[in-house]
Amino acid sequence: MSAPANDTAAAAKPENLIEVRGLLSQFGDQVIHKDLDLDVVRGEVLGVVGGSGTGKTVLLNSIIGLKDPEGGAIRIFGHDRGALTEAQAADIERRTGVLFQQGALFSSLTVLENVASPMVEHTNLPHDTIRELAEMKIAMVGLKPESHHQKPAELSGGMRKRVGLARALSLDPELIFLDEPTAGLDPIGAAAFDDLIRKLSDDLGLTVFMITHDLDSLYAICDKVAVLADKRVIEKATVQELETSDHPWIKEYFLGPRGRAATKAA
Ligand SMILES: Nc1ncnc2c1ncn2[C@@H]1O[C@H](COP(=O)(O)OP(=O)(O)OP(=O)(O)O)[C@@H](O)[C@H]1O
Repeated sequence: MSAPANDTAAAAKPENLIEVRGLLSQFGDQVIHKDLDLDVVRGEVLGVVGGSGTGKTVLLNSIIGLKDPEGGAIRIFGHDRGALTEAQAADIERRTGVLFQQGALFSSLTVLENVASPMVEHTNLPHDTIRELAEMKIAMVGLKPESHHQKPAELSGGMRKRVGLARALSLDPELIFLDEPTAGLDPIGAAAFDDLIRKLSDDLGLTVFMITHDLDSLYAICDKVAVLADKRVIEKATVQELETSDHPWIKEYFLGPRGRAATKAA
């Protein structure tokens, strides 16, 4: 049987882990996205920026399948999100990790249990192996073994983010989604977290979709930046290219006082 036309097209472009086409997102009468297109290429660290309420989190939720679009198409790992078999959905879930804005850790579980939880849910690995793998992930994000038996409430905000990242990496994903990972961190903690994400991407070939308001992160670690405005992605380009954009929001964002400070620091 020959492959459907869409699958043939996806096979010709294996570098795109995510393809969003003509996305329409609504809550009642409120239109959040209209005619939104976006490609995310394997191996890139993509920053996603836009004013508050422009729909960055809604876009993330749509791509990971937490929100059904009102129109358009989303392909992830070459599969049409709207027509996934159960096996394909499970495969996609295994190949992606998500760090939600608030960390979304289980407060009653220890650090080790939180990081192990996706492996417990998605694999049949023996208990000891899961523990060892979870310990490795915890070390990978720079946390000490003393943290293993602590509960989230006992950790600092930066440590909680690291635990969330370790959990997002639990199943060795190819693609991770980060929703404002450096929000609430002090500048030194934020820079350390940026370095960690960049290193993970370089060392593991991770593709990163990162919503951020943090200009320093854009300059420090993003290969490309997608800008949400006017209900769609108006640009996807390097920060240097965006600095020369004529769009009023982009100009204000990159060439306003905070943008200039980040440019100088880069
Ligand atoms: N479950 C929901 N029900 C109704 N409206 C929603 C829902 N989720 C999001 N919205 C609306 O969608 C719009 C986009 O929200 P979203 O959280 O994606 O914005 P954002 O760009 O991530 O903002 P911020 O930068 O402030 O986090 C907002 O107007 C929000 O009120």
